[in-house]
Amino acid sequence: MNPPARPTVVSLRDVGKTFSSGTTALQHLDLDIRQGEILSLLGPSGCGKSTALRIIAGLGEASSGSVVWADGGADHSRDVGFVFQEPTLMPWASVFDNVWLPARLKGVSRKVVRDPVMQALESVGLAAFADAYPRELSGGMRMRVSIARAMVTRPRLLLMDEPFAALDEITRQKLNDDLMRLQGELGWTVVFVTHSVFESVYISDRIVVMAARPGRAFAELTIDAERPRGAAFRTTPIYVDYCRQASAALTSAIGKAAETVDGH
Ligand SMILES: Nc1ncnc2c1ncn2[C@@H]1O[C@H](COP(=O)(O)OP(=O)(O)OP(=O)(O)O)[C@@H](O)[C@H]1O
Repeated sequence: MNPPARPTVVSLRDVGKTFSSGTTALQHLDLDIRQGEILSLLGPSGCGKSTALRIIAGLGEASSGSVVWADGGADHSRDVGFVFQEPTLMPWASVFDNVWLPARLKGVSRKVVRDPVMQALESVGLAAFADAYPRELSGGMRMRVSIARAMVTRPRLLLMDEPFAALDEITRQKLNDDLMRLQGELGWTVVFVTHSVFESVYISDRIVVMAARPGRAFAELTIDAERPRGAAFRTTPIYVDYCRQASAALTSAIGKAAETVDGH
């Protein structure tokens, strides 16, 4: 028997986005984000993945269509955590103060936030570095600080825009494992943007492959593999087969975009 479908947190319905420059980044994008899942948006450069994340986060507005939150609310920007490709830490502030920032912007004092900040740093393995400065940390550690900062307000939805793309492969794999562990422990809902077929298959419950010009959902793949997943999963036939499927969908998506541009 199939497990019951997860409830939807937020849906994009027929979303389009045309910038004032005239570039149409998204057209007819439909997307459901379900509670407690890791959903990857996989696609070629320029297919509108970041634009879609920004619209979900309320950082940008759709030109057409709608963003529908399951509880009927309109402004959910406060419920959303955002992790960017660059850790974007303040160099002059300690790790603690960097993680405190989103709560501070909401008027939460240092004293009140102490426990949640330290818990978040504990979760990402950096409690001992609370007083360190970003320049004293490796790239992977800085990204962990950025994840702790997104966690500290306990968002309902965590949006991650190619968060590990600039890291070396070993660090990236380690952070993939950390992300899956935290998501399992804390029940996060995550939308994860990536260019990497391997990364998307490794971490995701579902992958939406996007095509460019205009950006839209081209194919969807459910990764029906048990959790927790670890390094051994990467050597299983099921992993290899899902990678093959995702790669084929990506190749078709890129081919479709080229056809659209050529006008065929
Ligand atoms: N503020 C903007 N003004 C004008 N055009 C924009 C703006 N932001 C993005 N675009 C264009 O919209 C399209 C989609 O961009 P977006 O950054 O969403 O793609 P992406 O899939 O995230 O790309 P990448 O994987 O390279 O980050 C691109 O053609 C881009 O040049």
